[in-house]
Amino acid sequence: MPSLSDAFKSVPVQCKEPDISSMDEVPELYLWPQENQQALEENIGVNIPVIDLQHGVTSRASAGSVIELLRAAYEEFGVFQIVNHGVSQQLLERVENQGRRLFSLPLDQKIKARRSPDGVTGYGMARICTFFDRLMWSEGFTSIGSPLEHAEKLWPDDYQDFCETIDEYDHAMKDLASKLMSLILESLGLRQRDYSWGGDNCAALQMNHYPSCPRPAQTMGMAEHTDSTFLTVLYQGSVQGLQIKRSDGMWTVVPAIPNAFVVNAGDLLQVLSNGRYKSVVHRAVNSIKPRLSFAYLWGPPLTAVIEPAPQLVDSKHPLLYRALNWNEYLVVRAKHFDRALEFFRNVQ
Ligand SMILES: O=C(O)CCC(=O)C(=O)O
Ligand SMILES: [Fe+2]
Repeated sequence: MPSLSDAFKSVPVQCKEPDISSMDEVPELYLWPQENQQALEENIGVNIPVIDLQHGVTSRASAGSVIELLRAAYEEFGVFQIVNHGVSQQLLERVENQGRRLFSLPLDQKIKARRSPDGVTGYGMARICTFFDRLMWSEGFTSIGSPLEHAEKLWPDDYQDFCETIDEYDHAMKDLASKLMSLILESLGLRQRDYSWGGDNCAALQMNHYPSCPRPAQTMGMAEHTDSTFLTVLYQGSVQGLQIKRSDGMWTVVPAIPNAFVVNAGDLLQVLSNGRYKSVVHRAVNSIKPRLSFAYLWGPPLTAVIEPAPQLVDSKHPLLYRALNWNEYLVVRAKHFDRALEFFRNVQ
């Protein structure tokens, strides 16, 4: 049975670890062309929906309105935010503190837990860095399940707090992601029982740090991309930075709401929904303030067959994709990045 870590073995990536936390000047390689920094004034009046999950998840009585809001949000934007999701503020604060603790270590220490070129977990620059000729003003740490293997290298005598917090968060995210998936399936008129896949769903936790940047308007925190998941549950704390690209090509800010999560539709949801919910193109920009974000990247068991739901295919909605599994999708994606879905287009 392949694991999430195996999917990237075929396309090794060597990104130079950034040493940007201590820089007062922005080196040339971190300066992005100006067309990337399109002004955002045009966004005013565009509101990414915020859904209150309190009743939606726990009581059938009010689920209808949550489902309708969710459907409208995914049809228009491919993203929504949730509040009253059941994850405690205290846990979010603990995760943020551990994130701060990790990224404030000296680079020499952080690279002891560096991601190997053919690996997924550990410390380093976002894997997508190889697809761009400029460097991103950010650093990251990825874990799949327990982060113990890396935490022991970061803090040989003091890794327990980190591991306990990340384990707890991982469990909370796992529960939340599967509840969200149930709501998404319902919003598409699909039955939950057809999508249990008889195995554990796979997921990774991606912690991102965007250090304070002296020239935020000329740099890029994380370049535009879609997530290769079913859905991504993102906590962006109190510093704004996430933007989504709308279907008209304009960038829109996703406001930082205290204790809210952003829920992105990913590439696999685009496949399963036969293109009805498009995976959202997004990026993160820098600011003078340091910023942390935590992306829980959630998908199916790696070898489960994912295909457009037959109920969503008819003469007006022809079959857009052939069947695939997450493992083969990740392999193609690691090589072809934003063109990966094209390789799975259904050809009549
Ligand atoms: O930091 C953010 O807001 C976005 C992070 C992200 O898109 C990712 O980790 O995939
Ligand atoms: Fe992302």
